[in-house]
Amino acid sequence: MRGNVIIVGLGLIGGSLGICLKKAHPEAKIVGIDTNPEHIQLAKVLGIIDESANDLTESASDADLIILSTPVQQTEKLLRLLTGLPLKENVIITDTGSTKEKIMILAEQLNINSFVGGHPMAGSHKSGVAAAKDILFENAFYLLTPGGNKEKAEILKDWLIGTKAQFVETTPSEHDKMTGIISHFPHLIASSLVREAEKFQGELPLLSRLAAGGFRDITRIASSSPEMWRDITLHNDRNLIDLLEGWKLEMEHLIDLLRKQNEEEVFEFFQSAKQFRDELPVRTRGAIPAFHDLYVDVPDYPGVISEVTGYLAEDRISITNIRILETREDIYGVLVISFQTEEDRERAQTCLQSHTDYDLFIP
Ligand SMILES: NC(=O)C1=CN([C@@H]2O[C@H](COP(=O)(O)OP(=O)(O)OC[C@H]3O[C@@H](n4cnc5c(N)ncnc54)[C@H](O)[C@@H]3O)[C@@H](O)[C@H]2O)C=CC1
Ligand SMILES: O=C(O)C(=O)Cc1ccc(O)cc1
Repeated sequence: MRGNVIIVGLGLIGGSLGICLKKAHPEAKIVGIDTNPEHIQLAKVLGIIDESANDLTESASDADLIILSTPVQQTEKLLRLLTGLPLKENVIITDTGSTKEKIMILAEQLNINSFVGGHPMAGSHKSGVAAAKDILFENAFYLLTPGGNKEKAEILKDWLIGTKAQFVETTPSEHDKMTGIISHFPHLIASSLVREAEKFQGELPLLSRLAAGGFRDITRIASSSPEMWRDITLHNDRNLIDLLEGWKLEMEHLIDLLRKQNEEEVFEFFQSAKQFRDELPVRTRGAIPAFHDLYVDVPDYPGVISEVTGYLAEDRISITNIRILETREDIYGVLVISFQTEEDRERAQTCLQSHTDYDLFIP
């Protein structure tokens, strides 16, 4: 497609969308806006934007597509700004915010009838344009709240074809309920777990070193942008308060079970959680990205890591992360190698099977 695209907010999401747009529509002009000049500079250096503009007032009138990819309370300010500006008749305005109810209500109040709400359900705890990548949204759900703008939603999907995401339409209220449960609430809990651990750091100096394994994994999302999560939780306050109230009851029930040493029900607590989790679909991306990990049971000798990574490099298989599981006390270690895609993990498995006799596991 041809046309002028403005991306406001050149961060992880705005930057990644910019790359996808350029790949699918090389003839489109991408103009970037960001309050931080360093972010604009980096987006230019990385070739994500063609030009920059100081603000929407100066640039919006030429735009065919405007993407607001800022923290959600900033997005509200930008919507207010847009109402006063001259715009093309067929312009499409969309956002990428993690909440939809307040944004959709505001767009309606402001009479912005070219607005199609959007939320790509993929991302990371990393922020900023430096972390942007074209495959971020591949196979991920991309939720749309078009309201009455069905036709504009179809054109928006064409613009966003390069994301290779799976578009799903929903209502703002259902959106905020669902993302509250599977994304926003887990973020609150992850940050709360970290804050709890921090309280004991003084009296237990070994704690942070012990926390390097599983604890680090389940609290990864607590390293996300505090500004972004402040805005999300303040927007989705009602759903989150309900969820936290329910959680309080669940925790009180758990305290009761432990006090009573109720073996059967404590087992049931873990059993039902395991069953639901094990039944969740894998291999598709969601708010919690799938990690394509391969466990390699390697002998503990010098050079074993470079041997394994060397085989992968020979076959040109990219890895995204590598670490050693330190939970075992015997002389062996387990190397955990993460890959960007399922295909890469399968190729790595075949590659290592042909070069070594190390045991390989897929978790
Ligand atoms: N990080 C993630 O994993 C995901 C984030 N989202 C949503 O997408 C939006 C953007 O998130 P990220 O890209 O992760 O954030 P980010 O922090 O990486 O980038 C945000 C960018 O917006 C700029 N900015 C802030 N206020 C601005 C304003 N008023 N005008 C112009 N630029 C402004 C910042 O300088 C920054 O460069 C948020 O609404 C977030 O809720 C949606 C899906 C996933
Ligand atoms: O890093 C993670 O696991 C995330 O949860 C990423 C994320 C953050 C915000 C969203 O609205 C959607 C996805």
